[in-house]
Amino acid sequence: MQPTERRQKQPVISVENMRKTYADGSVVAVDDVSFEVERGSVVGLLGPNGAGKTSIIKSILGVVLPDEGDIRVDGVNVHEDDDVYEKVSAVLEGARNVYWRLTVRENISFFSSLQGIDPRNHRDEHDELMELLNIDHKADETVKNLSRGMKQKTALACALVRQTPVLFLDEPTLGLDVEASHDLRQELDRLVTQENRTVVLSSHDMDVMQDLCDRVIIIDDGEIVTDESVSGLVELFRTQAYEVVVEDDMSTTARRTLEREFDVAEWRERGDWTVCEVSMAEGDRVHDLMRTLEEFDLTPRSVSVVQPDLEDVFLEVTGEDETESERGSEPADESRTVEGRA
Ligand SMILES: Nc1ncnc2c1ncn2[C@@H]1O[C@H](COP(=O)(O)OP(=O)(O)OP(=O)(O)O)[C@@H](O)[C@H]1O
Repeated sequence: MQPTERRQKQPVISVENMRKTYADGSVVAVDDVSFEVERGSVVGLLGPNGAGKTSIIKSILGVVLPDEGDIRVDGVNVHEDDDVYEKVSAVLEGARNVYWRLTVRENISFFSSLQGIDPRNHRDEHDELMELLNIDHKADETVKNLSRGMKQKTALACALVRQTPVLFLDEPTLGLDVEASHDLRQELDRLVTQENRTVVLSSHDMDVMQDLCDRVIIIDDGEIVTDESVSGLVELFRTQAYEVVVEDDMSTTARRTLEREFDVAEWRERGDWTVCEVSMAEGDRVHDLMRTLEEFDLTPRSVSVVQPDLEDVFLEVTGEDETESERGSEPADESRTVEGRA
């Protein structure tokens, strides 16, 4: 089932006028942010480094206290009611939410027992979960001895076993191989469509975001700059970009004329061909483009529409290169505390 086909229901998360500052108010991390997340949906939080995503997620998890605002999960005020722990589970980047000195199975049993469940009665389900994530052969291994991907899978298993209505996942596919990443996506889709659970994702992997999310909230500089369905976003930013391939090398005069008369986004060489990417709001300007090429005796080999994807939208909205952003955020520092991340 496509994310857009999922049923939209009443909000399970509600954030109203949230503001979060640090350093005695001199750093405004989140500025008057409001949004709701419908039950049974997958919502992505996207933004460049330092945009405020972690501050928002940590506030919803009840880990940090915002300066202002009202945050509710499943009707519970996260800063006034301890029950929030039963409402939300989170997978933290770097598997910081599991106990590295316990084995995989011990971790799963522990997190399952937090829900008031006797893990001894659910051994089969735990086995199935480990099988699903392909960590069953490591069930009795201490987490600290596992590879990064295996640690990540253990963290996921511990979050999934808690069966909370809301699941936060920070970079859930980081360190997973292609097959495990595919299985995880399927499992998340099942949780949402069949169990009506709600997933909030934060990831720099645009494919994962586009594939899984019903809706994406893009944060920049502590504010929401876009809050739209993925399909709506891509449609909204359909810039009518055309890729024109010309067989010959183009003269400087021809290039300059095109650049003057059209919005040329990019020039590329492809073998002996010149590829020009042009953005235009009105499709009928394509004829003007053809005429200009004719004036320079240039015959286009092909003209095709470039379909925008979520990454294009992100770049357009924030002016950021998310892949650069990702490189900049790589912590490589296992010592950061849970409080230091969402
Ligand atoms: N404990 C803190 N003390 C001071 N400033 C902080 C603290 N935590 C975050 N900030 C600042 O608040 C702003 C938002 O940070 P936040 O971690 O929420 O952003 P982010 O979008 O999650 O970034 P990233 O993608 O890099 O994790 C940044 O300017 C950051 O430097």
